[in-house]
Amino acid sequence: MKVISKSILNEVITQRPPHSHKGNYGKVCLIGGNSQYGGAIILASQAAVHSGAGLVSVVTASKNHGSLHARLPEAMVIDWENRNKMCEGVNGASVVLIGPGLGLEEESLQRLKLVLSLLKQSQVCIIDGSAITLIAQYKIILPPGPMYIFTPHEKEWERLSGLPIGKQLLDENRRAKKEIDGVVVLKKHRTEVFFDDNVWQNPIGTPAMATGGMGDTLAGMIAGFSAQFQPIDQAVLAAVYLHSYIGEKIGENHYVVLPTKVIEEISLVMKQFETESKTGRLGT
Ligand SMILES: NC(=O)C1=CN([C@@H]2O[C@H](COP(=O)(O)OP(=O)(O)OC[C@H]3O[C@@H](n4cnc5c(N)ncnc54)[C@H](O)[C@@H]3O)[C@@H](O)[C@H]2O)[C@@H](O)CC1
Ligand SMILES: Nc1ncnc2c1ncn2[C@@H]1O[C@H](COP(=O)(O)OP(=O)(O)O)[C@@H](O)[C@H]1O
Ligand SMILES: [Mg+2]
Repeated sequence: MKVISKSILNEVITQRPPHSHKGNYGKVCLIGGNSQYGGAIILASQAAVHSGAGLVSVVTASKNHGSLHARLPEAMVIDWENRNKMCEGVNGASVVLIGPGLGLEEESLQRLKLVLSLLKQSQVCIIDGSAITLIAQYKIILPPGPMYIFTPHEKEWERLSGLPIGKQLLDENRRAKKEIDGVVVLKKHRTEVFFDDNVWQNPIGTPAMATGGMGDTLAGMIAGFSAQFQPIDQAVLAAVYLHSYIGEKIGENHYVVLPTKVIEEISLVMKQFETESKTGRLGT
């Protein structure tokens, strides 16, 4: 297993070319936040915006629209009862994130199925929280084409892989990952990222980060990074590392690290690692 090092941040976070615009930094569509878990999708959306996604749309329960706009006026909001608008939001995105606070109701399942049916080969789809649990529970087969990134914690990985938490050893996890078409970010004290050919361990992070909403924040950061930076594998590793790096820094003088505090620091810390662009590449 390889270990992620700090240099991943310099490698991935490059200066923005002067003649660029929001369309060059990706369109992220986030789907989640039922009436119980509005906070989850707000945190994920904030994390995506603060990590630099060019345009962010949020498909969520109408109940969350006021609070989302109050916290994050940068985001566009779509009512998930409006099927046409929801389809437009997903179709127009380069990166789709589904799951934070999606819930496990029948409507949640139908929304997940609809989103999966709309995905295109060019899109990256991050699958987090309730979406992982639903896929495991209903044995949903993902349509081939898009690049999938799963972000389970150990309990969600147990549901998805069938491996009880005590049996989640490296070789067993590797075998289970082979059954899955996509990257697996297995979140825990020392998060492991499984690609087709190799596994990376995140060597940092602190139990002060064990607070509800911390994974929603990571999912939003992975979305923001995947929207802007290539190759996607590197972007995922950088997002995972940065999330814990910021958490550790805050944890040096806080007993508990709040997700909202991590979000506040993202852009500031990205600036510290920004390097000159080697390729001058621009997305569309
Ligand atoms: N503010 C909000 O609205 C929040 C909403 N959330 C949403 O709530 C839904 C349910 O997710 P939950 O994760 O709470 O519930 P789950 O039922 O999926 O899993 C939570 C349980 O898993 C166990 N567990 C074992 N190993 C773990 C590990 N390494 N990391 C985390 N948990 C571990 C814990 O005991 C925990 O009680 C998701 O859609 C999620 O996005 C949560 O993110 C919490 C915050
Ligand atoms: N003890 C710990 N050490 C390091 N990181 C932790 C620790 N506990 C939790 N985290 C991190 O916090 C996040 C928790 O994710 P998750 O359980 O999905 O949160 P939520 O769903 O509440 O947003 C993961 O990124 C995980 O690595
Ligand atoms: Mg979670």
